[in-house]
Amino acid sequence: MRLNGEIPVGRGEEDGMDGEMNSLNYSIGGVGQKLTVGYALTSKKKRSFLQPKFLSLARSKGICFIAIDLNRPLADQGPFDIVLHKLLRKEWWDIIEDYRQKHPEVTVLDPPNAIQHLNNRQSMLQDVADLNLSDYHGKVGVPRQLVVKKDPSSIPYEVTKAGLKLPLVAKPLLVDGSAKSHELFLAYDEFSLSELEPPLVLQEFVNHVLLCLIVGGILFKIFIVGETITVVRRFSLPDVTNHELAKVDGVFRFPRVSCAAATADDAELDPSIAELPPRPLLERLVRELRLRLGIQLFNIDMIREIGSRDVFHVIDINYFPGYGKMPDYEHIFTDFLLSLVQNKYKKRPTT
Ligand SMILES: Nc1ncnc2c1ncn2[C@@H]1O[C@H](COP(=O)(O)OP(=O)(O)OP(=O)(O)O)[C@@H](O)[C@H]1O
Ligand SMILES: O=P(O)(O)O[C@H]1[C@H](O)[C@H](O)[C@H](OP(=O)(O)O)[C@@H](OP(=O)(O)O)[C@@H]1O
Ligand SMILES: [Mg+2]
Ligand SMILES: [Mg+2]
Repeated sequence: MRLNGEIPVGRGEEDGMDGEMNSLNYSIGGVGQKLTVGYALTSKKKRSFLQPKFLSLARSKGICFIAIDLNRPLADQGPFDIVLHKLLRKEWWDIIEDYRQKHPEVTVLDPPNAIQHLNNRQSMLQDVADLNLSDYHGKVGVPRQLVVKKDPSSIPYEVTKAGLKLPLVAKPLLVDGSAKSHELFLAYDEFSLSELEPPLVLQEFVNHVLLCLIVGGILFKIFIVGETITVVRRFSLPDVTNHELAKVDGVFRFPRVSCAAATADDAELDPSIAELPPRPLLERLVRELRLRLGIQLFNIDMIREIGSRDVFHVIDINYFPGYGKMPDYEHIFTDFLLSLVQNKYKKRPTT
């Protein structure tokens, strides 16, 4: 688990991808092999992930990155050892699934059906809920939530029927890497929620600040790259007090909290707030989720319940998150990519 400084990168538009070729061929460990990674990423993701320092380290280790040309059949490109992908285009899912089935020798990171599980905020947290991780160096659960597919006028009734406690966080049901899917609202009363546009998930807000701090609570972002776990601290929203709840009505759009600029790793924090979730708990959670989700590249947003030391809630899981801001991502990622092929060679029977 590392807690280093953050690497600043810019944000850009969220369109598709360009078709540039970026082929850099080198040898792995001087044994004459090269590892070819095809990538199909949004322009935004390319900018944040394929940073010069990363590309140069990868090149020195014999890893070459080739941009997949979406205007040509995938099977005619490569050959690839690994395909990395995160795109907004709907047509891509069929293309990559078909390719994966016809080319089992290629490691596709990650399988499209597994990613789709995380692209829906209803199914996203289901595995954490099913895991029922209590009494294992702490407890991990998920906030109670309700899905509203259509008809916003039924929201007040549904909220009351489900017994959800206010305030509620309203989140778009589908997450597709677009800015809109990150547009969140905090609702102080159930009636104002009818103003929002379904499909939505209404999630109970979990108070997670120990003292009444002006800056807000702390959120743990747990980055997973294969077997490697890296945790960073980010600032989150302040708690909602009962007084505020009684006084305020309406829905309010969230600012983009807990982004990389909101790093709390260097802040002077009360140790009871700053203390990371227990390592054995994280290892167990991540191991189980990797197995159940069938995914190697994701992150988990976790908060500590107010007044507790070891009760945690997972509020969000993201596929192929902003690794460019993860400390030491260059080494972690290159080592991971190399380990994938090394494991593949190890598994091959010797003749
Ligand atoms: N149930 C909750 N209780 C308390 N705070 C919450 C809750 N849900 C979200 N938040 C706060 O809102 C922020 C954004 O929520 P969330 O992570 O679900 O959105 P997102 O758009 O999926 O974010 P990301 O950029 O990580 O994908 C969180 O980092 C946290 O600070
Ligand atoms: O500031 P962070 O790294 O937490 O924000 C992430 C965000 O959580 C999403 O994972 C973004 O990915 P998309 O969903 O594909 O937009 C990341 O975007 P990126 O382009 O920077 O990788 C954010 O950084
Ligand atoms: Mg999040
Ligand atoms: Mg998210």
